[in-house]
Amino acid sequence: MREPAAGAGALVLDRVRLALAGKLLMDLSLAVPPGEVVTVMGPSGAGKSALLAYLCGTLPGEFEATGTVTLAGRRLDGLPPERRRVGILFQDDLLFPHLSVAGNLAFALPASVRGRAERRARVEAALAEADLAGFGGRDPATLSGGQRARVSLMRVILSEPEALLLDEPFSKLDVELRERFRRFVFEEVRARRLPALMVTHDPADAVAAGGPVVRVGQQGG
Ligand SMILES: Nc1ncnc2c1ncn2[C@@H]1O[C@H](COP(=O)(O)OP(=O)(O)OP(=O)(O)O)[C@@H](O)[C@H]1O
Repeated sequence: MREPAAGAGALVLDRVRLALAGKLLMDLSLAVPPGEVVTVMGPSGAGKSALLAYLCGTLPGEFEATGTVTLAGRRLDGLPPERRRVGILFQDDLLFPHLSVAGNLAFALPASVRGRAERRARVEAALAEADLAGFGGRDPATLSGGQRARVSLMRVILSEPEALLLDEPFSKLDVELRERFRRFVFEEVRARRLPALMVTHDPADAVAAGGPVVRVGQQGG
């Protein structure tokens, strides 16, 4: 495991209010310490994915949003997505089908990682960490679901995020794979001291995460 990112710090939401067509979806304040997972649960349509989009800076213009978000003391709201250093993992792995596994991973590396050798070394280290050493040249379509999931996590990690958002990343995996992938994700979160905010419908995800659960979508969120 690598050393924690130098900027490791809490993700703090202060009165984040999301509304759609004049209807308040949620009014949320919470703090996610580095290395911990806070789980957000609530009914379908409560605005959980919209919340993650707000944190990424990709909330569609149909929504109205206010409230401050800080990450390791840096104010995020107002910054363009590429300057936020927030990584997100979705239920679909979204690997590029036209790139090899290594190509998918290399794509995520920041431009500040210079030199072919260094970029290759980072990709190789990520493959090894995901128990996929030797798989770099493979077409993603030839990997199993669990392998693809691990590549998708390493792709996010290689982008050097300072916080991780999880939007039901386990929901499409069968029970055994889900447990294994969960362990992998939560170990990475702890080892890298990333604050993580997870949206899920599955109470077992919240139990496995071990952190607090925040409920939205009830009496105004
Ligand atoms: N681009 C958009 N434009 C307008 N409305 C949207 C848009 N995206 C989502 N919505 C609406 O915003 C509300 C919140 O959606 P969101 O996907 O955040 O809910 P959710 O809590 O994540 O639901 P689920 O648990 O089903 O994934 C829903 O009413 C949805 O229909």
